[in-house]
Amino acid sequence: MTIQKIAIAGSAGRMGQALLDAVTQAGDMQLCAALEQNDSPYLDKDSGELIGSSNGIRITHNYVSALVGCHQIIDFTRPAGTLAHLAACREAGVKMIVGTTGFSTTEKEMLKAASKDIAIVFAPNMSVGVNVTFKLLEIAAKVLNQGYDIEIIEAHHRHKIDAPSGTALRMGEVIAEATNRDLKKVAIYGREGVTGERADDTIGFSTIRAGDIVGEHTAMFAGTGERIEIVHKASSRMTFAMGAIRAVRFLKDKPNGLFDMQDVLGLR
Ligand SMILES: NC(=O)C1=CN([C@@H]2O[C@H](COP(=O)(O)OP(=O)(O)OC[C@H]3O[C@@H](n4cnc5c(N)ncnc54)[C@H](OP(=O)(O)O)[C@@H]3O)[C@@H](O)[C@H]2O)C=CC1
Ligand SMILES: O=C(O)C1=N[C@H](C(=O)O)C[C@H](O)C1
Repeated sequence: MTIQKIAIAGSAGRMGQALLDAVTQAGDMQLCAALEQNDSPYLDKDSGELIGSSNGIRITHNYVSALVGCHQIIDFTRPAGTLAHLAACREAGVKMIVGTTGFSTTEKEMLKAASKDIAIVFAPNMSVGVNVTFKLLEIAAKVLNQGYDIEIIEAHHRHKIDAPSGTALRMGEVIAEATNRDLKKVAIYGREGVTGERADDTIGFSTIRAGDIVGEHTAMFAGTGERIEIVHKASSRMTFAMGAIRAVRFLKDKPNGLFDMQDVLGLR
């Protein structure tokens, strides 16, 4: 068994701490580096202290040197951070698990371009449940293509900075593809004032930001006389972290290429 040496970016963040826990518990992985920004109050602290017991890996902002000797990085940070790490990983041949959301189309293209040289799993939601939900949506959307109004509602904690969530947007993409619609043309991101009646093919998005909600997503198909709702509720960030651990195992033998959690879970 080759032990996978793992770097964690944004290691002091909400997901970073769940990932520290998950990597520490994985028998086939070893923490190799814990990264933070250069103004982080956590720099030089033992990363293990964030999860209750020291591990000897000090938090650093020098990702270029820290990545030497790592096989993979798990990155749940911000687009600017992930793209900086991407360039270094491409140079050093380090594989990437990217959970960060909020990328522009151009930025996503940069991930795709780098995947010619390194293997990358990029997914807006790494929980098994959400990825099964994507499959359910595909089936529902194909059957409920006409006569049903489609709305996506998501709720997250008050600290989340991007909206709609990456998961909600992916839900929209899955539904649009299954119903032969172009999401760019049919998406409605919130409504206000005299909006007029709902246009048939639109897909509406609603966003809630409140308290400590981990992540909740509902896709609603509302017809005449009935309504179907497909709902996923995350109650712990460990569900995302455990998905990232599965992604590490999936990437172990991949030399390059861009994958998502549908690939990792064999749902493609
Ligand atoms: N794919 C999935 O399954 C999931 C994805 N996410 C996504 O993961 C990302 C992180 O979420 P969360 O952990 O809640 O956020 P946090 O703000 O708690 O953590 C982000 C971490 O990244 C650091 N960071 C921010 N900017 C940079 C940068 N430019 N370079 C390096 N590090 C940086 C932060 O440092 P500092 O605090 O100093 O700014 C912090 O430590 C979000 O995009 C979120 O949507 C979240 C959960 C699941
Ligand atoms: O920021 C979060 O917390 C989450 N972000 C992801 C998203 O934008 O979809 C996934 C999850 O819902 C938690």
